[in-house]
Amino acid sequence: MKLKIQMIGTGSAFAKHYFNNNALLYTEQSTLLIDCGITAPMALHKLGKSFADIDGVLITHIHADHVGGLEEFAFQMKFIHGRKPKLYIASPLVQPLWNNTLQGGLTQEGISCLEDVFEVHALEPNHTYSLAAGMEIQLIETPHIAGKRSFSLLVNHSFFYSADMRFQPDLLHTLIEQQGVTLIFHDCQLTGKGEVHTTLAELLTLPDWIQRKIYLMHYGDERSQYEGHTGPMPFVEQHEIITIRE
Ligand SMILES: O=c1ccn([C@@H]2O[C@H](COP(=O)(O)O)[C@@H](O)[C@H]2O)c(=O)[nH]1
Ligand SMILES: [Zn+2]
Ligand SMILES: [Zn+2]
Repeated sequence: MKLKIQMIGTGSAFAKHYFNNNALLYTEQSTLLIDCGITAPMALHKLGKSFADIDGVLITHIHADHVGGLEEFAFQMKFIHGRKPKLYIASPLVQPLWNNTLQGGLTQEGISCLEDVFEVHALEPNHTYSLAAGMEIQLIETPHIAGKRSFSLLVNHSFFYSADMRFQPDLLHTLIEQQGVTLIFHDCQLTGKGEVHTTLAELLTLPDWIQRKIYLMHYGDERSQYEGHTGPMPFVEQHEIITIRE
């Protein structure tokens, strides 16, 4: 079963040249949106797509560049397209997503909880779930910001999507050497210290054979200054479709 990924945006939280770091994961029969940030509705529009093309959304953590488009997604699906999309989210984030983020905008007659607009699937970390034929996903809790729970993704036991993660070299070694990961999409902070994200400088300390498996995402507007300075790690381009499995 074929599996492909297309970033609808590759930018950092404050990037203005790039949309938020959100992705579409495609099998032949299903389309999963990975995170739905503030810019997701416009990013999909620029791709000629609408929320109606999406079967479900998976949320990695609660920051606006990852969940800020969910209100529009929910309203469009309920009132324009007339169906509930699947919402996959780590079980500890279900209540915070409603209570702290979506409740204010979505609450009205007929909508009083997440389940009124989404088919909610609470995922336990470290368990592998089949979200569609040919699409198996495991959430791995990884450090991002103190007090902010965040989850990376292991897809089909071979593709690692860091989401927003501080540098975890031991995890990267384990994923590749013991779990058979062959491709990594990694967030990459180009300037400053890696207090919240992994920096380019940190990724460049990895052995060359690991760097060769990494594509860079979640980067800032200063990207052009770093062309040719990322070792063997290419920047993922917005809208580029990359095959994970033929
Ligand atoms: O402790 C913190 C918290 C937040 N920031 C900044 O906010 C953004 C959050 O968005 P991400 O999606 O996690 O990027 C982050 O980039 C920081 O710029 C922070 O610096 N420290
Ligand atoms: Zn982010
Ligand atoms: Zn974040």
